[in-house]
Amino acid sequence: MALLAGRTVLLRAGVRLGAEAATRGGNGARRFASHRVLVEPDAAAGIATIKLKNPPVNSLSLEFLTELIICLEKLENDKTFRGIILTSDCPGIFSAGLDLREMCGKNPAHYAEYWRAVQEIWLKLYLSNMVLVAAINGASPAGGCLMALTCDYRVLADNPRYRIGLNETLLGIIAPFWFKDNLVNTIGHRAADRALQLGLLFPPTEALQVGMVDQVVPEDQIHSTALSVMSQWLAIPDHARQLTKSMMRKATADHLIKQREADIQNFVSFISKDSIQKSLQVYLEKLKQKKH
Ligand SMILES: CCCCC/C=C\CCC/C=C/CC(=O)SCCNC(=O)CCNC(=O)[C@H](O)C(C)(C)COP(=O)(O)OP(=O)(O)OC[C@H]1O[C@@H](n2cnc3c(N)ncnc32)[C@H](O)[C@@H]1OP(=O)(O)O
Repeated sequence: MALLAGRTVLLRAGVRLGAEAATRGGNGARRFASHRVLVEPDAAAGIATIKLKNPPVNSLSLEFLTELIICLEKLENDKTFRGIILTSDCPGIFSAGLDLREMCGKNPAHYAEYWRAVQEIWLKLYLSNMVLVAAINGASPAGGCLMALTCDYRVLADNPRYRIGLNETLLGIIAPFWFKDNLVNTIGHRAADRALQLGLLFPPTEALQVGMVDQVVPEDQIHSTALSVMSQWLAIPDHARQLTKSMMRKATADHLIKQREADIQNFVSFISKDSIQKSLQVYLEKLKQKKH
């Protein structure tokens, strides 16, 4: 069972906690991995590296999100860890964002369940007491970008194919207000206005310029850079940093928390529209045909 959205829910079939591997790492720390979320603990440093592993593109399916939420809850409650490095195990892709198949051809109850999980992962990451560093080692559109935006610091590997941004309008959908709030808090109102309306996906140099990421480094230096950034952040006393983080983020998170149910209803009615379903299906079809 896992605590999701303030209620205890049974994990869906296929997301069994029993399917986890729990072993001890070399430094004695408990290493745990679910099917799709690999955790590499460094207990001595107080850092856990989370590697997203939902091939081929780390799309955020309901099962994947549920595993990630459970993993974050465990780390948050384990005093061994003060920092998380969030990265990908899928070559060339950080995350393709929300899984379009969860938003196409399903029923309203499914859409509601899915959206609650999307809200939950955002709240967990955005309000985490730990230091979160995103080591973005691949393309990071839409929900992938959002996950990175929740982090305290973003390092992007220098590869022109690794574009990052909230491209929802290109799919004929709209970034919800809390995606927008997170982006505005990161790059400012004017840049967010332009980026959101045009659905811009920024290559590394532009992402750095606009402030979407904090650093661009050669691909082989991404993990070492994330580690060195982490040690800088961990040098700050936890209580002072955590209270400051909360002061900076609480209003944005509360905006969603207060309207959570209404936001779910909005999503369900929006995504259920025939015209939106059609746009998403066309987009998915284009993705599939790209290869042929
Ligand atoms: C007014 C009230 C409003 C209320 C709220 C309303 C609206 C809702 C807002 C919802 C928000 C959504 C945010 C999102 O995250 S939507 C998802 C957006 N994601 C994308 O646009 C990325 C699409 N993917 C790509 O661009 C590329 O796949 C790539 C990530 C750059 C990787 O490229 P490549 O390595 O070439 O891989 P392929 O393109 O060949 O893909 C392989 C495989 O994976 C499938 N796939 C890709 N992305 C997704 C996805 N997001 N979901 C599901 N499946 C995906 C792709 O179709 C291929 O499948 P096949 O192997 O079966 O062909």
